[in-house]
Amino acid sequence: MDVAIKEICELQGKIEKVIFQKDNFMIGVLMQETGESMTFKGTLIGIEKGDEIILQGKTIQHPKFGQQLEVLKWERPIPKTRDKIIDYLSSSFIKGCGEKQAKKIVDKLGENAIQLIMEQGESSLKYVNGIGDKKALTIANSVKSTYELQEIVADLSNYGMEPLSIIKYYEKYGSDSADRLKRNPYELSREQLVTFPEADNIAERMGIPKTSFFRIESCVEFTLSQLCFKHGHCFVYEGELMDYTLKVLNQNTNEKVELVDIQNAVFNLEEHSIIVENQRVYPKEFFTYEYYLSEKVKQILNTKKKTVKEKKVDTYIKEFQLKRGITLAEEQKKAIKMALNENISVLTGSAGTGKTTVVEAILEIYQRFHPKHEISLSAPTGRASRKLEESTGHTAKTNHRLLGYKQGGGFDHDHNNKLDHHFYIIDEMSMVDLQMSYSLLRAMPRQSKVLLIGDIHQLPSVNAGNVLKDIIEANAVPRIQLEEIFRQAQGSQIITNANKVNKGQSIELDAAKNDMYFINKSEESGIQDAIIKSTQRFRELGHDLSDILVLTPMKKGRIGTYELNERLQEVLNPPTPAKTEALHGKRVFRLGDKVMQTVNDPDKGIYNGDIGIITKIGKENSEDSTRPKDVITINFQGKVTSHEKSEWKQLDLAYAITIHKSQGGQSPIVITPVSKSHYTMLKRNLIYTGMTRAESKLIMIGQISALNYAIGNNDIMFRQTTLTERIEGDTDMVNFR
Ligand SMILES: Nc1ncnc2c1ncn2[C@@H]1O[C@H](COP(=O)(O)OP(=O)(O)OP(=O)(O)O)[C@@H](O)[C@H]1O
Repeated sequence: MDVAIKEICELQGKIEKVIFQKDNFMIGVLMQETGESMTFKGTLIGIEKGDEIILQGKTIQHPKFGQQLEVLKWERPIPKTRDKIIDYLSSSFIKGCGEKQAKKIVDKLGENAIQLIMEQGESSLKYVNGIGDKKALTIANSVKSTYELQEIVADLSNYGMEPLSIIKYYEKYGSDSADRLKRNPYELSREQLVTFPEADNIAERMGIPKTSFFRIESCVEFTLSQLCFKHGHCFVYEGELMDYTLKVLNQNTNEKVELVDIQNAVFNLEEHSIIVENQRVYPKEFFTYEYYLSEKVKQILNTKKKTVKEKKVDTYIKEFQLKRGITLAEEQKKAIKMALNENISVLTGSAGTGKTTVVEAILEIYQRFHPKHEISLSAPTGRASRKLEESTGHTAKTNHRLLGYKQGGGFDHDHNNKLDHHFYIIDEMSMVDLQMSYSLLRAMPRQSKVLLIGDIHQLPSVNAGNVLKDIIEANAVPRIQLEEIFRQAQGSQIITNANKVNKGQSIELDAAKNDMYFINKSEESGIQDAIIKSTQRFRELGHDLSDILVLTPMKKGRIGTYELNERLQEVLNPPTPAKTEALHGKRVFRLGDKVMQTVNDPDKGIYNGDIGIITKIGKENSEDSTRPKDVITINFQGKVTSHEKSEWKQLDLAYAITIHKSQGGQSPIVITPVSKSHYTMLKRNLIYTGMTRAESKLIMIGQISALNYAIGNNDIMFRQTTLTERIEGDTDMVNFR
């Protein structure tokens, strides 16, 4: 849209209204000190309605909305009047200071309070009543960093650096940030705050030559992490890495980099951020994870075994069978004995082969041998751990919670602060990546007993590594694969067909049974309509919203999660005057919506992939602010949590979710498209994973030819890892705790 640029100007005033806000982009109205108001738009960080601010920018004439200020720079003026100082000190910007304390500070320091705090730090607050040393330090640091950061952002944004990346960098490097980034802007890429091409653009504006060794080193690191991320690899072969890096560096430039420059960069980076071993190049952290994980597995294997009496186990197994009214298969009994006798072992098997039943027996029998021992049950997702807890009756946690996930990264439990259980049972191991496996194993005491459970036919972990498969392939680790399928004995077509898919066979449907259907539709629009109709039909039949889940391989497109969620929200939870709504960007969250949490939030006790229903949208008072805040309240299967505006970006509508996200959970009714338009995703393990999420009804909609293509496509991307050979190799106990 054409807009006429008028002139650059500076305006000072108070944010009167926020019209639109997404991430750090804001459209709002500034009430100037002159009494005139002006609409503005731009990137403003940590600014809220009511804040005092100076805006610098271009006034433009928008054809529809009239005169506006396009913000180029913003600055928070140092407040000088008593009321403004109190407002500022008690705003959410300053940590540790409420309104009462803010008043006391102004009473003591007067109208120069902010200046004094900036100049003298925490000592300026020494004699303020009720503010101890610790609080004084928190307040002083908060005040200082607001203004220091403001200057650094203004300085560095001249080179095209985004304020948000500067802020994150500043959080780590503090006052040195500007100097460091002016010397080497590629640090932003090393810290993963921007991509290499973005850092390259910034460097170009700063006049840094294309042959700079900062650039070459940064590109080696970026290429390595990109290749590992894309394929789930733990390493890349040296030759491939160099060729790829050379291509990226010499794209669109006449200043050519030579192969020898890259060889030098690899040499310089070695031991710092990468490890080279037998012409394989690892990001340093991946090498570390593989190395320590394999050493820990060997250490546990080499610890003296504490076996149990076979006769007693047989008696206990008989008692378990009697109680459950089932006869365990021989392989199930072997699995029980393996887990009881071996220090570390693996139990695998496809859907419905009785893995959970074996876990129940193990729990019961182990407790009879060791009544005082602590057993830990865990799984990668909230949903998987809840399912495990429900079926075993034993407390189960997410792996993150077991380790004590700290907001901002890291765990409470590690090799210095070990966990204190005797037996660790970890389910859904196919989803657990290399880093998490390392963190779990390292936090276990040396004498631990470990049982890893999973189905290798499911999708592998999202992040690098193929730990379950690698451990199974290491001959040293005892393992049992359950083959007999029990769930089909109960007449389920879903499990029978899922296991057919797994073996590369076509599905067979019996019209007399009503748990699985395939609806033929050739076009995406027809598939979308059929998904909506099926969902509505289940609702009309009285099924709860939380019992129905649409699973799709992709996010984009007509039958991707974005569009399906919009349409499903429209028909399943349409707007009414009684339903409150919250707007986040273009997305509407409505009372009654089904939503998913997309990041781990251990403080709230909810995890990436947890699904809940919005039970309230409205304003709530909060401890750290004098103004009521907009809050969405969600019921995650009994756990009720409040989400402030800044946390809404962590929420997605969850009428439809991707098959990847659905792993580790199940739903009574699953509806899933199978379409040729998802060609790149049509793989056997994806279809199998989606099908096995359905507990009692599975509706597949699309082309049977697409389904058969997927069944025939067992071309699973090979992940380059060296965990198996490390476990099988000699133990290297040097430097290992
Ligand atoms: N030996 C057995 N005899 C009869 N029924 C069994 C036997 N073992 C398991 N089952 C039953 O088979 C069904 C599937 O078992 P279970 O849930 O233990 O399998 P699973 O491998 O954990 O499945 P999934 O991976 O799909 O959750 C359950 O209803 C269980 O009670």
